[in-house]
Amino acid sequence: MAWIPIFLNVTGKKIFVLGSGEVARRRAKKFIKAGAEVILGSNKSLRNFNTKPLHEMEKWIKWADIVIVATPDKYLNEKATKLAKNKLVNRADDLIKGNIAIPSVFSINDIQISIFTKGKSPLMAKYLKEKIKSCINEEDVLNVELQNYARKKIKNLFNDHRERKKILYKLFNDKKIKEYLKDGNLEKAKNYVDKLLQR
Ligand SMILES: C[C@@]1(CC(=O)O)C2=NC(=C\c3[nH]c(c(CCC(=O)O)c3CC(=O)O)Cc3[nH]c(c(CC(=O)O)c3CCC(=O)O)/C=C3\N/C(=C\2)[C@@H](CCC(=O)O)[C@]3(C)CC(=O)O)/[C@H]1CCC(=O)O
Ligand SMILES: NC(=O)c1ccc[n+]([C@@H]2O[C@H](COP(=O)([O-])OP(=O)(O)OC[C@H]3O[C@@H](n4cnc5c(N)ncnc54)[C@H](O)[C@@H]3O)[C@@H](O)[C@H]2O)c1
Repeated sequence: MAWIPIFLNVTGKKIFVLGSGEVARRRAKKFIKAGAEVILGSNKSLRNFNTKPLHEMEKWIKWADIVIVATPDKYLNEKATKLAKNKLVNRADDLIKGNIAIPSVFSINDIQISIFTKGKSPLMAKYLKEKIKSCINEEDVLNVELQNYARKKIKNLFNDHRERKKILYKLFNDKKIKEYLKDGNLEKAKNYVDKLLQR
């Protein structure tokens, strides 16, 4: 399997996006929102984006940690990919010519889910996103919070990670906790965990 999913912290990372069309702007917004420093390469200057003219492309590709190639111009896209050498490159026009893919994503609180079809069908990735969304309920979201709470607590109480794992599975399978979370009562579940851990 050539592609593996990775969650990348892009805070402060430098991103060069080649293009100024719909896809380039969509990509740029995604990275800006996540805290990256984004420069768009285009002869059109766009409001709300930091754009640089194309004759400076080489300089900005050198500057970047990640290069996103998103114009319909195959020749230009190839040129940018060559200049990027061994950098991380996303090709919006031809997946396999790059080495990172932008998947379809959704988040519910801190649960992030990405769907990728290896370039076969972005439409299906978008559709499956909605289908998977409907499988995750409030109880799951609260259980993430509860597990986080319990993990932090037991980190100080038990040195052995196998022991910690056992406890977390026990809490996950506990009937009472399930009931509390089903009722949306995270605080009660937390208090119950406190009591169990005191024993
Ligand atoms: C997930 C999402 C993220 C995003 O873009 O933000 C995304 N495409 C989305 C939508 C979408 N894209 C396209 C359609 C029209 C219907 C269709 O073609 O299916 C729709 C649907 C719509 O717009 O409604 C057309 C299209 N897309 C690519 C090509 C080039 C090619 O295939 O050659 C063409 C043909 C252009 C043409 O015909 O010329 C390529 C890629 N698009 C990818 C991601 C990567 C593969 C992901 C995967 O394999 O799962 C990859 C490889 C590039 C990459 O990694 O950057 C986003 C959904 C956002 C959401 O979830 O809401
Ligand atoms: N990844 C995806 O989700 C996805 C979706 C649709 C299309 N695509 C692909 O991404 C590419 C861009 O699609 P789009 O919808 O953003 O296109 P678009 O038509 O919206 O935008 C094209 C933009 O690219 C710029 N451009 C065109 N030729 C250029 C050149 N020679 N030099 C510099 N800039 C140039 C133009 O300024 C124009 O604004 C296409 O190859 C398309 O097949 C990808």
